[in-house]
Amino acid sequence: MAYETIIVEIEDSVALIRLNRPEALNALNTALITELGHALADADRNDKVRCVVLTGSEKAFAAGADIKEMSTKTFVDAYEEDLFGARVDAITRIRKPIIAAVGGYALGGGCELAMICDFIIAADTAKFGQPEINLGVIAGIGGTQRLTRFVGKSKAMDMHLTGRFMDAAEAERSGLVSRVVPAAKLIPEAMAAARKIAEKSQVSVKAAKEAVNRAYETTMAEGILFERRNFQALFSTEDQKEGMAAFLEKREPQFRDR
Ligand SMILES: CC(C)=CC(=O)SCCNC(=O)CCNC(=O)[C@H](O)C(C)(C)COP(=O)(O)OP(=O)(O)OC[C@H]1O[C@@H](n2cnc3c(N)ncnc32)[C@H](O)[C@@H]1OP(=O)(O)O
Repeated sequence: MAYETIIVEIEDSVALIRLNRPEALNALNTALITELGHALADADRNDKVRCVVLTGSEKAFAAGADIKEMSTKTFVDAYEEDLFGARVDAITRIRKPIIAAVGGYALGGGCELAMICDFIIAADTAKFGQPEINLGVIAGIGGTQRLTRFVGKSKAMDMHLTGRFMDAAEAERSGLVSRVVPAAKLIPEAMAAARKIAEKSQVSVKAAKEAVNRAYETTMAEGILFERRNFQALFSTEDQKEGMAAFLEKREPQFRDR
């Protein structure tokens, strides 16, 4: 499918999706959010895709929701169109892993979009922030909830109340990103991580994603039970037999996603 605000390339079982509104630092307008939703849903359905990398430009992953588009909306407009509701919720239901490769600004909705992904690899140029407070609003794509779970209450409050930016080193120290790499290596590193995930049994990849996400939604006891049942269920797969046999026979596993 041809898109206007994103570019999709599929290589080695990985879909690389680039946000592509350079004139507005990839600000998330309706067209971009809609097209991103379609592209992710397509990737989720496409048997040739086993992992997704989502990225922006060198200057900006995304500088937030589109302020121009939002500026004249009333409460009724926002409510009636369910601003950043269903379209964003659909992204959280993608079952294949999504890695955010963040270079430059990831602000407001941009930071929130990165946090919706399964993990974040940051360039050393990355700057994260929730500056909505400067616009007389607050985060609206889950930032108050997700950032707090990533970095704890004190730092999340600091970010949301002062609107200050966090650099890549602070983001790594705080647990917001999984690793920081030189800007020139951002896409190669993210693609290598994605290819590594693509080699695994997709049944266990999906089960792992679901179980880790469950940690955010439930009690420890329920989460442990969810993990245990899914761990036990994976013994019904051919890939469990193959993975363990390959280890014992000192060879690489040949997973068939069965
Ligand atoms: C999700 C919810 C509920 C809310 C949000 O996300 S609200 C948005 C939060 N984000 C921000 O407040 C950041 C806004 N942008 C900036 O502060 C700056 O653009 C910057 C610090 C990221 C970069 O500054 P710089 O001087 O390098 O570049 P600009 O000249 O300011 O930007 C270039 C070009 O992009 C347009 N732009 C940037 N961000 C947005 C945005 N969020 N929405 C719409 N347009 C944006 C900016 O207006 C400029 O366009 P023009 O050349 O046409 O002026």
